[in-house]
Amino acid sequence: MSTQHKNLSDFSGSEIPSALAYSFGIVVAEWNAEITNALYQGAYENLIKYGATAENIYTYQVPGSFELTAGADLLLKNLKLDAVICLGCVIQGETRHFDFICNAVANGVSNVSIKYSKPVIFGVLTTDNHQQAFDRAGGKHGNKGDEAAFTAIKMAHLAETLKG
Ligand SMILES: Nc1c(NC[C@H](O)[C@H](O)[C@H](O)CO)[nH]c(=O)[nH]c1=O
Ligand SMILES: CC(=O)[C@@H](O)COP(=O)(O)O
Repeated sequence: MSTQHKNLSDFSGSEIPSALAYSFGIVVAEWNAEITNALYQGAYENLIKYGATAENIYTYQVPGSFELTAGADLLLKNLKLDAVICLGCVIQGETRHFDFICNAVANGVSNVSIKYSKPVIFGVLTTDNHQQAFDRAGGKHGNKGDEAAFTAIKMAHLAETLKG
């Protein structure tokens, strides 16, 4: 497996700009809260580490990953933000419900990003089981929340650069 024993959150080879000038929204799904809280900690701590201020980080919870799309839309509609991070954890159950949620939220957050011309980051774990989720929320494969923060900062910087 290509990801076996690999820290997927290793951005040491990539330069992360300062986040001081940017405002971020974070939408966190309550489903699998032990996982999503760990994703949130990773995202929040890295936004701060790279210069974002607490007053420029706006955090809201939604019931499940399916509602992340609506949450991101509401934040961009009502707040002046440079990027929105969506955090969730969808774990396969007995039925195809998993597939519908994952596809809906992936397509949904992408559509919101295009709608507002703002970066909306897909920080959603879509795993076969809880262990895979734990491994990607601060475990052996890193923290998807860290990755989401780095991506949000880099995309906000890109948008600022191109705006001139
Ligand atoms: N099974 C998981 C869900 N299910 C709930 C949906 O996201 C949604 O809230 C519901 O269908 C009502 O619209 N959500 C997750 O985030 N993770 C899951 O594993
Ligand atoms: C991904 C889900 O919604 C899942 O938890 C639902 O489980 P099931 O497919 O067994 O109903």
